[in-house]
Amino acid sequence: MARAIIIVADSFGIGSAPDAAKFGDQGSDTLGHIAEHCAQGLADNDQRSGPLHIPNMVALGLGEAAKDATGRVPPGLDHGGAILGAFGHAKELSRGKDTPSGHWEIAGVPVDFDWGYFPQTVPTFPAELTDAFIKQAKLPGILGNCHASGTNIIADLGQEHIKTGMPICYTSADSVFQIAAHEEHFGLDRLYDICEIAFKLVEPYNIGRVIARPFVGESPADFKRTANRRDLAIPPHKSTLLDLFSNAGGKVISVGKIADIYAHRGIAKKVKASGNMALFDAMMTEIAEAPDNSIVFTNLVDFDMEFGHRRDVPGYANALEEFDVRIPELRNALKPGDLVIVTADHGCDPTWRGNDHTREFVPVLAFGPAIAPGPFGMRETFADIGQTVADHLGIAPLATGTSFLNG
Ligand SMILES: O=P(O)(O)O[C@H]1O[C@H](CO)[C@@H](O)[C@H]1O
Ligand SMILES: [Mn+2]
Ligand SMILES: [Mn+2]
Repeated sequence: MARAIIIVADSFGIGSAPDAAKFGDQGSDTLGHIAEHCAQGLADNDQRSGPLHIPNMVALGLGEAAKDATGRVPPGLDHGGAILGAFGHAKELSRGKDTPSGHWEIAGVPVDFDWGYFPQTVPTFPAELTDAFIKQAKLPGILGNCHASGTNIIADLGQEHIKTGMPICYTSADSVFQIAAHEEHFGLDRLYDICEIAFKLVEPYNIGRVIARPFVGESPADFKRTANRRDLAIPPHKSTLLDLFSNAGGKVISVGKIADIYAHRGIAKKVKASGNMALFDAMMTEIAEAPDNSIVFTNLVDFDMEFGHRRDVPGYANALEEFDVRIPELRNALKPGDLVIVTADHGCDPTWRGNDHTREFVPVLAFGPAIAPGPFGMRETFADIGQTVADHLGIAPLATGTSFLNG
């Protein structure tokens, strides 16, 4: 009787990784800087105030894991009592600090090649790519064609997009080609169709994802992205935990954008919802129903998309507090053979320069009725998470990673 519940708090780093300087991220610390701002009264908004209050994650060992990663417990995250979880911190082997690299590595497949990236120039996309896209998608042209924050660029170009029918195409430090278009004026299905066209066209450039970013609203003040985001991702280059587990007869249930990130491979059921708390609700429903020999795999994207990239410290702190308060409910729902792992795929320090991800250690908090608490130290790769899950579920070991539950 065994099940695994993996929760990726997207972008929840706990201190800059040893190779962070290569990314210009030395000193970044998503959790530590949020906790510092909160302790100094610099992270108050209409939803929260004061020191960061995440006692349940702290009781699972989060403060200690952060101390092992950075040398100090983040302000306010000391824990007096007994630690209830097994905890550690993990380094990323993959060359990039993007979402697919982090997730694939968690599932035992580090990314040992370089993704393609578009340059920090305007235009950013090669002319042959843009020309072919405009022609094949029958467009009057494209807007953007630069590196941008997705919310800023719709505020800047949304009205011109509505007027001209030209979609807004942009990229970031990730290996992405993103297309923002209005759900009604341009049409959601049409946006999905042109994303399919773009996905084929970016393949020679080794781009990991094309992302549809639909939005609604009529003016910069009320343009809002909707939950109909869709990611088209290239499939993992090797078999992941999800492939191997499902081939061995297990059932993988995806909550949120997990299925998209693994190009829908090795996944039996997909559930979507909008917002961290709705995703948490959906996850709880799946946990209640998931059979023995299953994985419920959830990505909580708001941490990254709504707060990390937006450099919104109080928003991120509030999201952490909202998540934390639900951990007892999750613990109460567990069955005897359940293993829960809370982790992240990269950092996105909301106090850092720019608006991209940060190269950080991720927390690994493991708990469940039969999981012995205590530290398991620094892990060389996120793949130790997948290997631990494989071990827990009794399938053959993955090619990469060392289980942290059995020495
Ligand atoms: O600014 P937005 O559109 O949210 O973009 C963010 O989301 C994309 C995928 O994670 C990345 O390109 C990142 O920069
Ligand atoms: Mn991510
Ligand atoms: Mn991101």
